[in-house]
Amino acid sequence: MCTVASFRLLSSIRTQLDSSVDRDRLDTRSAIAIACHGIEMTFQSGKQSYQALKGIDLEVNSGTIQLLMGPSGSGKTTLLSILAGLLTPSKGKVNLLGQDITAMSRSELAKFRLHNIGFIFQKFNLFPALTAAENVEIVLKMKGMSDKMAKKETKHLLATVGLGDKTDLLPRDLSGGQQQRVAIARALAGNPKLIMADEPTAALDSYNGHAVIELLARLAKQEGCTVVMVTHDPRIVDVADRVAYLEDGILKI
Ligand SMILES: Nc1ncnc2c1ncn2[C@@H]1O[C@H](COP(=O)(O)OP(=O)(O)OP(=O)(O)O)[C@@H](O)[C@H]1O
Repeated sequence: MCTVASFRLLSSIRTQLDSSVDRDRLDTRSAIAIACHGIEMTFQSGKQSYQALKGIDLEVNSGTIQLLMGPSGSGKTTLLSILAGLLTPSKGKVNLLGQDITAMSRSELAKFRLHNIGFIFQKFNLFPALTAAENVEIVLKMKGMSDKMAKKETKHLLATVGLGDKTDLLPRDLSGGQQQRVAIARALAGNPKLIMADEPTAALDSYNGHAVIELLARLAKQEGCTVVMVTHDPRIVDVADRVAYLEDGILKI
């Protein structure tokens, strides 16, 4: 939560980052799942350039839920995309699970993302022509699971998110909350260590939004996942371990 304690924690992390010797020791001792340092992002559009991130340092401990909050345009999605390896920063380094993803080739990064990161998006991003089960199975098969195992694991995952009786339905026959539950099952498929979620409740009504977040938080904790979530929803603060506030591309706390 964004408290005096979290401010102190961030200050102490910043102090530690100032010393490269301390940083090396910190990485091995304190189970930091995500670390970024000196992140800058400048978008170029013709002759115009816009600096969306202006030097972000952030560390997320393993097994915790980190929120990214702040006003529209403050750089939340840009930062999440960089932490997820979907966007290359103009400057700075991102370390996920002890690996420097900014030094990886495109194909190494794609493989790393597939095996280590589950994604949840505002608009669910399910394949419309595939059933709930097929939407989950396809990810497991991409990760190398056999057809038989993928079917079994999918059944388990959909039951876990409360959709055991909806496995054969297409996304259009599910409510928004149910579609987001399929997306959660898909994100958890294959036990990724990291979950990146971009405004996962924005398209849901208040009741379903809260239910989805509680489910995501509970499952993520159970599975020992580290979650980074962009949100405007102040109620989600209740399930978070830490909140980072961005303003004009700068981390305020
Ligand atoms: N591909 C791009 N090209 C140019 N500018 C971009 C690009 N992506 C983002 N920006 C700009 O960078 C800034 C930060 O955008 P970003 O989407 O990260 O903000 P945000 O905090 O997630 O906003 P919101 O809450 O409205 O989704 C904005 O001013 C945006 O217009």
